Amino acid sequence: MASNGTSSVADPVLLGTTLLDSLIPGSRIIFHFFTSYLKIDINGYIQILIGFALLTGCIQYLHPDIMQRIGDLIISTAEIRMEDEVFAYMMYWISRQPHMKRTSRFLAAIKFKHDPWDDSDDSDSEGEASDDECWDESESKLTTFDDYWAKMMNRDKYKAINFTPSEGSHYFRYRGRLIKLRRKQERSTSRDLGRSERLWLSCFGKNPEILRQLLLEAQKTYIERDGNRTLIYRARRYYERGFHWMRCMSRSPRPLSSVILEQAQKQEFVDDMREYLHPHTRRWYFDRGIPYRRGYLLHGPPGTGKTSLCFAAAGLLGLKLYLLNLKMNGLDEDSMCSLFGDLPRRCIVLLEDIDTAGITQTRGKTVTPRDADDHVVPASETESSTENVSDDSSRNSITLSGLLNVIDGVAASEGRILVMTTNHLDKLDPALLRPGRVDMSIGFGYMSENDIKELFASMYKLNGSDRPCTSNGQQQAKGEVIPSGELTAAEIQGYLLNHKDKPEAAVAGAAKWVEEMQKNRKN
Ligand SMILES: Nc1ncnc2c1ncn2[C@@H]1O[C@H](COP(=O)(O)OP(=O)(O)OP(=O)(O)O)[C@@H](O)[C@H]1O
Repeated sequence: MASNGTSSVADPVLLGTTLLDSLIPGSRIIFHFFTSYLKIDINGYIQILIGFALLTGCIQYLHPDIMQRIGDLIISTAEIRMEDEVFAYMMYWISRQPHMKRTSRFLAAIKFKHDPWDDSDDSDSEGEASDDECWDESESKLTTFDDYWAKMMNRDKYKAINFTPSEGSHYFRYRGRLIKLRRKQERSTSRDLGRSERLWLSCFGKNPEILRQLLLEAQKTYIERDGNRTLIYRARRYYERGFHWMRCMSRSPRPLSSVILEQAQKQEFVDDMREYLHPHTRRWYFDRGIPYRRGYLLHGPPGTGKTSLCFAAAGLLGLKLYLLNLKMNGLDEDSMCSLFGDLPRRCIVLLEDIDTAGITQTRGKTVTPRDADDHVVPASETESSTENVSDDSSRNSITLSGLLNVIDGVAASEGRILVMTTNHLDKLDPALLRPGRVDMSIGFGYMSENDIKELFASMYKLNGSDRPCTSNGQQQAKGEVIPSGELTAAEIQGYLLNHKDKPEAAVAGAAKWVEEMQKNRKN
């Protein structure tokens, strides 16, 4: 049949391609390309293609999620949310993969300490010399400070850059399998809530084993680089998904010996934690139906070593440290409950300066509701009874009753160690201090003569030099010049820092410094 040009609509081939083009946009051009340039006749397939397109269209119309279900049958996907630590594992792992160097679309951003996937020191960056490496005493030309400083300043000009896959889809091979990584930012309407992100990892096949292997490898890589460092987490508000724990830094463990406190007290504190963490103790608690928790209160003037002791204990026991600021904007009892519920089985939670959190006043007439077993009943179940809270906590969204609920509540994770610190023991409500909430209290005070000597010895031994910096006689002198029971460790440390390599000068100037301190105190 030859076309006479009178009625192109009547041409079944043209009709077919037009219809196909409306169902699958662009198909007409492809059809034209095949017939005109490649001289392949695909007229016979048009009806089949139209039928297929119509069928797919109908299925999608009748069951909009059917394509998703078909996709689920042949594709496995893992979803990873930013507020979860797995996000950090994945971002850290992917940013160190060779295929990241070949990807054409990536996000290049200055490395920030708060990047959850990379809180290592700047000097840990690939190919960069560490601060210590820049100071090489064996090389004669690097022995002066000016040389060292020039090198450091030059290095610091080039801020470390993190390369991570940009938003959208990326493909790479892992153990011979094709993996798709999709990254998407979720933008909040509120500025305060910050940004949030999600990742999806997909592979062909219903078996997601390869994704699990990849995620486990990412986790291993991430955890192994921490070594024995103390990991510190902080509560942070995430977009519209409330508060979550966010890893904020890792630090070399602080030696317990560097915290000046009566040896017996330090030992008792650490031994008590060890005893609590022992599996027998755990069983003992469970057998008797006692909630498996332990609480400590460290009290004393500012700068006497409360936080330092907590850090040292976390380092010694290899526990992660979770810091929670009770004055955080938007933090309420519910979010605290959920934060405590998200704690790992073994960790230390540090609530610092609880006296300043607006929960210091007594509960007045308020009676904390309890069940028959003397457990605090969650506030949600007792709204009417907690309405008349008479403390000044109305200024703060965390009330004393709320805090007690969280500490004892059913949601509070078993196995955690709670450490609270305060500068004003006298301001705390006795309810907060009762056994079960606070099982051991340690008082910190001003430095005694022996403490001063110990701090002095510790400072001049720990300053990176192995040579003994001073004689016993000088230590003796140091202990006697500074009056016992008047100054905090932080104050004395501050003074000694001004004479880091000169213990003799520190001793010589101590009397004058003490005099100034005493004068300042009187004013
Ligand atoms: N007992 C101590 N032994 C060794 N160093 C100490 C001691 N007390 C304080 N310091 C030093 O003083 C600084 C502040 O110490 P730290 O934060 O532990 O005090 P704090 O009691 O927790 O203070 P605050 O009540 O203000 O939180 C740190 O640099 C720490 O090294």
